[in-house]
Amino acid sequence: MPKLMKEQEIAVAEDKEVATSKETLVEVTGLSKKFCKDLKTSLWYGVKDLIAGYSGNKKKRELRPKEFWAVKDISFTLKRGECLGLIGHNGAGKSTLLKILNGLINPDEGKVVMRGRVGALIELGAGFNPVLSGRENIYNNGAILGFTRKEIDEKLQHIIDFAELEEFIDMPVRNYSSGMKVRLGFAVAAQMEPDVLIIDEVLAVGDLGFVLKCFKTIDTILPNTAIIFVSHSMPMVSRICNQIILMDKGQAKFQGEDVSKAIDLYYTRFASNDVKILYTDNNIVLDYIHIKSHDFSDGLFQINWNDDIQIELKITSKLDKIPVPYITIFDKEQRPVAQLEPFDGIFESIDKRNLTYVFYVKNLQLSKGIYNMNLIVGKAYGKNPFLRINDVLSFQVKHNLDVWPPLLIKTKTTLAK
Ligand SMILES: Nc1ncnc2c1ncn2[C@@H]1O[C@H](COP(=O)(O)OP(=O)(O)OP(=O)(O)O)[C@@H](O)[C@H]1O
Repeated sequence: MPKLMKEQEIAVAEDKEVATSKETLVEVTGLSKKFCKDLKTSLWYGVKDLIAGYSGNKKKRELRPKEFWAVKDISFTLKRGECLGLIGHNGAGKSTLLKILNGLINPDEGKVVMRGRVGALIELGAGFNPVLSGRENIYNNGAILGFTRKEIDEKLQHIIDFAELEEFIDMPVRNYSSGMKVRLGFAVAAQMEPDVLIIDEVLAVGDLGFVLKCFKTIDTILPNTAIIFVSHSMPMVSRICNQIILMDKGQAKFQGEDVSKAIDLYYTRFASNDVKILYTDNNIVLDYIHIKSHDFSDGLFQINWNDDIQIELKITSKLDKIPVPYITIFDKEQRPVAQLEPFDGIFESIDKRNLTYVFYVKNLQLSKGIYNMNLIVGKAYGKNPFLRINDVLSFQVKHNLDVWPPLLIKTKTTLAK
């Protein structure tokens, strides 16, 4: 929800002389915040700090037992027209950082300077008064952002239309669904012409139609706004961010403009060797599966982009007929990106108990990244599976280009005369 920053450490430059297109709107220096893992100890430290504060002892403290840095030494600057992505695993410190930026909590160390009007969509419902209606909340938030009643009157219908909440705008916000709260929150934050817009993962709650609409709006306002965007959706991050911080245990594990590299690093942690047998009727046992003639390291087969590969799998079968194996390749977002169709040959003279299959794939043009395979062995695809295994094999495709779309296709291109 929209909110202005506090003074002192979080200083707001109230003058709205932000007309030039590339001025710095956010300056964050050495920001750190510690928390305590246990409430009792936290309260006790709080009392001690208060007393120490009164007696003038405000020296910098190291971590005490049970304390940890939720955010540690984060610095960045953001100009108008730039979008910073904050990514990292659960508990990495992203929301804490956003809350400091939005003035909801004070940092233990460091400084934040924000220039201009700050719109934020942080926690679901935060910034809204639950007993007031949607309409009243729009006026409240507008006033906090420094708009006059007349100015808000002019924006009101836009906000209601954008949020698609016409019917419910006079209902108390506490009765809104999560999606409705996000709609209202985003509509207020984005339609109030913010100079800085802070968006947390909450967008994930909106339905697809609304999320697409939000992205259109982000595209429209980005040239005049500095955006800080937290998300677990790497396609969304790669779509809008031109700067990135990968957070890990409160620290910046990677920071810069190389968004794809940060996403790669983020995904590396998910490389899974956790083979899951989902179903077996005990007629078939998988003896092994591997990619022939390719290195295996860090739990992954290593493949260069455009390589020819051969996936070999061996099964022991009690069946009279030769079963058919199918392989589906998934990317790290668990989207299926390829289906390997098997043979349709006739195999009369082989040993039906011990079967070795080889899938030949020519010029694998999946883009750089980590992939998993699921295996189904059945009579025919999707019918009567004898065996289903997820994450049966993982591999990494290497390429020196940082490309996000699933396929990096080498094409023959000509120029027409
Ligand atoms: N008020 C608090 N008191 C104590 N610990 C807290 C508090 N708020 C957050 N934490 C802790 O700080 C760490 C960082 O939390 P934070 O919510 O910032 O992570 P995150 O990166 O946003 O995670 P997620 O992706 O799950 O939203 C976590 O270990 C969390 O338990």
